[in-house]
Order: sequence, then structure tokens, then C-alpha cells
Amino acid sequence: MVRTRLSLQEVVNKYDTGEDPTILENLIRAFRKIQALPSSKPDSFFTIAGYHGEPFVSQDPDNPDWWGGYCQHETVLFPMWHRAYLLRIEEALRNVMAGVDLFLPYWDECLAVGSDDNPVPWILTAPTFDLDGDTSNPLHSYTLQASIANSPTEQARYAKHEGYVTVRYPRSGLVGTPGDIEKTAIHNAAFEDPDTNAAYLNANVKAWLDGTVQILPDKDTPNVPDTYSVDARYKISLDAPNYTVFSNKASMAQWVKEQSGSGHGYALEDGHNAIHLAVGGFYEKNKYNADPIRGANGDMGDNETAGFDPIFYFHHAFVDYVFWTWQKKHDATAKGSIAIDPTYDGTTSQGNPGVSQGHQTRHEQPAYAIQEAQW
Ligand SMILES: N[C@@H](CC1=CC(=O)C(=O)C=C1)C(=O)O
Repeated sequence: MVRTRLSLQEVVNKYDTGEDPTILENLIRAFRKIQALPSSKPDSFFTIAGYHGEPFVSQDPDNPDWWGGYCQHETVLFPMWHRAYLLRIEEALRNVMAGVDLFLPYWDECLAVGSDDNPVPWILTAPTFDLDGDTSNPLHSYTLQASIANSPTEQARYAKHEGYVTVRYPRSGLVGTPGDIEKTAIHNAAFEDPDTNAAYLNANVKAWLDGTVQILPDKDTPNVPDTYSVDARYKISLDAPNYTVFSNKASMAQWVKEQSGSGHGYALEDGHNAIHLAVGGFYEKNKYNADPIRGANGDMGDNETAGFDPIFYFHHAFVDYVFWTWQKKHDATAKGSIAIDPTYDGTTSQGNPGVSQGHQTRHEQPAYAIQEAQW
């Protein structure tokens, strides 16, 4: 059966105009239900969100690059893994809504470019949504039903306790150490009003999309990520000549180098990364500063916790839509029409559960994570 994902803006518009409020209402009901399932249940939001990064599984003591989440970044599996991941949450959303044929809408991230409209649809930022006698909005945030951590031995920078509520730019969600708890409380005290915060978030996402975001390097952290227009980056990625370089940053970087100076290119992963940073914010001393408002460290900004912010799935549904657009443009929609060039960086694993270090990655491989995690 073929299903078509509409954009979230279209779904919201059908609700706002009264043309068809049920698509949005059923989506809200479904998210409420998977978020309410006990965290141990396979279809629970907690279980599925937890595949991406934390809670980390096992450890490889011999591999310093090993990462304990299942998600794939900077490898050719990036688009494929996240495609399978979206299907998994879509399946869970349908399982809890008997008889309703749900799909996951994509947040059309570039729709508002060139207009004064907010880039983030209101349903993602409204703190409440009135439906069925319940005012919670499960797309605004998620409250952790169990604690998460990377490893008990490692610095607990991204560890979060049970009852933690996910946050976005300009707020901070760092509560892993007593020092962070104190700093976060001071930082967040300046950002208490949800409407003002939503305005900050929209302005930040707009600035990243337009390429006007201003991030001032500081003396501890002179590194600022690429701030070139995200809208342009997505569009440029569609010109990537083959799947390998389209799919991820590492392969694209090698391709750009090979173009002997005249090379210019962005992978799908690049624009995607920037939206994570725009929605989450990111500041880590001596690593990098992606914050116009310094100290914003929302969940979307780091790979460990991003999957717990419900906006993640609407963002990735857009990334998947860009992937599909590339496939159509490059005549690569038929089964077997995508090939990987193993001579590129980004085609072997750094090592994470299911894909051991140095393993040649193949596009069939999201299935590893699927089997291992019993998807
Ligand atoms: N770590 C990425 C941003 C990012 C990407 C993700 O895929 C993620 O889940 C969270 C954050 C960067 O520095 O650019």
C-alpha cells in the first residue's frame, strides 16, 4: 500500500481552516498514546527515541570512536538508517490508533523562506493543544519516563533524569552534573515565557535558513559551525552527482577535495545538521559554539538526546523528502538503483551497535540495527 506524507504545514492548514481537522487530531492522539506507553514497551516513544542515541548500549573498550547509539552519521547509511527509523515510529503511531491510517507529516523547512511567516509550524511550539479533554501537546516536548545516560563511567554531560522535559533553543537542557544543573537553572530563568521562546526559536531557524545567523566566536571556543544558508545547502545537495557523496558529510568532503579547488558541494547531512543546531542550540567549550544566545543547549543539538524531542521526527521526515527528491532527480527510485562507491570516506563504520568498526557499510545495513534492536 502506498501512503503519501503531506507536509505538516498542510496538515495544520487543514485543521486551521476546518477543511479536515482529523489528520492533525489523530496525529496528536497517536503521539500522546505512544508517549504514555510504559517505557519498556516496544512501541513506546521512549523505546523508539532511545534507538537513536542514549540510552547507550554496550561498550567497546578497544575503540575510542565507538558510539553507543544506533543512528548512523557521517556514513553512507545516514539517509537509509533514518528512513527505516521513520517507518518504525510511523508503525508505532498506527499500532496505537486502530483503524486510522496515519502518516508522519514532514516539516517543510524551506516553505517560509523569502516570506515573513514563521518557519516552525505553530503545532510544534504551542505548549498546549485542547483535544479530548486533554490540553497536553505531545509535539511540543516529551517528559522522560526513565533516566538516560551514555555510560556510567563517562562524563555525564548529556545524561538526563526521569521526569526531565525536553527543551529547545534558547533554553538549555544540560542537567547531567551539579555544575550544569546550576548553570542551566540560571540560563533558563531568563527564558521562561513559551511565546517569547517560540519567537526566539523561529527567529533562529529563519536566520540559519537564510544564512544570516550571527554567532560570535569567543576566546574559549573560536569554532563556529558552517552557517551558510540552510535553504541553499539543501538545494545544492540535490546536485550531488551520486548517492555516496549526496548521502553524508564525510564522503562529500572527499569529493569536494577531489574537485581540485573548484569543488563545491553539500551533502544531505549538512543542511540536516544545521537544523539540529538551530532548533537545539549547541555550545561546548573548546568544541564549538552554534549559539547566537550563548548557552542554549536544547536536546536537538546533540546526537545523544535529539531523538527525544518530538520535532526530530518532523525534521527527519523533511530530510527523507529531500532524499526522495534527489532520488527522483537522479533516476534512483527503483530498487537496486542506488550504489555505494567504497573508495570514499564515510563507507566504513566507526563502530556502533550492529555495525562494528571498520566494517564496509552497505545500504542494506539499516536492517542490522533493526534486527539487533528487534524493530
Ligand atoms: N552533531 C551535529 C548536529 C546534530 C546532528 C544530528 O544528527 C543530531 O541528532 C543532533 C545534532 C553537528 O554538529 O553538526
